[in-house]
Amino acid sequence: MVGLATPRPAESGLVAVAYSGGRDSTALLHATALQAKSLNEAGANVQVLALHVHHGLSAYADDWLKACQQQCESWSAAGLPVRFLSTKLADSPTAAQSIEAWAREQRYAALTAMAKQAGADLVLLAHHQRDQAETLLLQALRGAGVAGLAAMPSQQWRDGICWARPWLNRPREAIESYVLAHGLAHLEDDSNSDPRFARNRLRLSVWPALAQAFPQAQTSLAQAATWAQQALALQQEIASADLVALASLASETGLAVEGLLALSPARASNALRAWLAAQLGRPAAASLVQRLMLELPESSTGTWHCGDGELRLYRGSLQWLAKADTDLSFDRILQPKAIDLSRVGVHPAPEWGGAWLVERVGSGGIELSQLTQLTQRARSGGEQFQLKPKGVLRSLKKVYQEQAVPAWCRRGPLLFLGEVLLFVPGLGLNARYRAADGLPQVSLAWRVDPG
Ligand SMILES: Nc1ncnc2c1ncn2[C@@H]1O[C@H](COP(=O)(O)OP(=O)(O)OP(=O)(O)O)[C@@H](O)[C@H]1O
Repeated sequence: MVGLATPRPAESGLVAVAYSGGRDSTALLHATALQAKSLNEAGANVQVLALHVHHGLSAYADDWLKACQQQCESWSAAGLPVRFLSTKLADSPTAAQSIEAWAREQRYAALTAMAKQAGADLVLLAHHQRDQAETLLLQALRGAGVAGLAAMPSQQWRDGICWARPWLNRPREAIESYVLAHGLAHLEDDSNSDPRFARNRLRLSVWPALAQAFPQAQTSLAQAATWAQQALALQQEIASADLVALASLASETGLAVEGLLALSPARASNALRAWLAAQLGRPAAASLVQRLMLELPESSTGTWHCGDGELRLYRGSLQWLAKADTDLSFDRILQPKAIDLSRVGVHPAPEWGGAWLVERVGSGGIELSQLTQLTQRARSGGEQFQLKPKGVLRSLKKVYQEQAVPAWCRRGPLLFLGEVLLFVPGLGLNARYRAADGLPQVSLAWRVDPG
């Protein structure tokens, strides 16, 4: 069958095809190589890379790799511009991991590495319309939202590679006809009949009945995924616009909760989901979004466990802190320790997860001679501190509140000169100890070790 168009080759002249050896990717590899050959005959220089991943999950995986390699060699000998590359995965899934999810993730990483090493930035995948329809159904059966129902995009840039599914709108039957017309041999994956996998259960038990009752099911369900893709794009555009407005009201990385809750509920949870995804680097659990939408209107402060860290609400701003930050909690008790900071440079304090920084400055600093006999210790309550030169000694707690220093930013040890509180991370130097302008002086700072 003719007309199974593949995308134009990338700038590099290299087109990679993810080639499992199954029917669909065999057909796609063949069609791509045929098209490359005809382009080359017209003066182009296109090479097709067949990228095969050996998952190590099947007893037949070695045989499949060999068969795929031989197929490519025989096409190459027949004049098709195809080169075979493969990767054998070294790991295997743990008992807690879904085999399907593990294989997808590892396959993606291996395909990315092979494409990059070869210099290709276009990788073709052989998904077709029926795969798209199945994906939409599987997502719906999991109770997915719009992002899940959008199923697979026909093209997507990820990790510097364009992943394209040129046959996403082609019915599976068209590919079957292509395979027959060209007499292509392909592999049958024994795991395709394993009912432990949801997709196999759908394919084997549900699809035949569905297609009989609704002959248009493949086309209609794939079309529904296209509408969901449009809805998703719209949601993302609205969230981006809302987050710009909400960030400008809050601190650099925080989310302004009052502004968020002033939006309609649907728009607020849409913005919250987008903000959480940006903080976590992946979608947040729906249960967390629901809980926050219920609890934020009732809270002025609060902490919610989330991913590898915590969400904290303080002074109307929601912040996400990675675990590395929350571990250094402000209230940890450490023994007081004598410390000499009368030398310019970095003075590590590993027990506190950070270091003191002493640097020469022209004004606003302290004389070095004041820093020889200091004590570094935890907050114990009742400390007094003077922030402003013309101010008075005030309770440290009050100063923290006035300056809106969130609890988790009150980290690091306090520095004492005798019984006087000399320096507070997050606030700075006791104003009474500022050196007069013109005198040699240094600044003090507390830096938390990154990560
Ligand atoms: N082991 C693999 N090595 C390289 N690419 C793969 C591999 N497994 C899957 N792919 C790519 O991902 C697409 C979708 O995977 P899926 O598991 O649905 O396909 P398949 O049943 O293994 O084979 P096919 O789609 O070729 O019939 C494949 O069409 C192929 O492009």
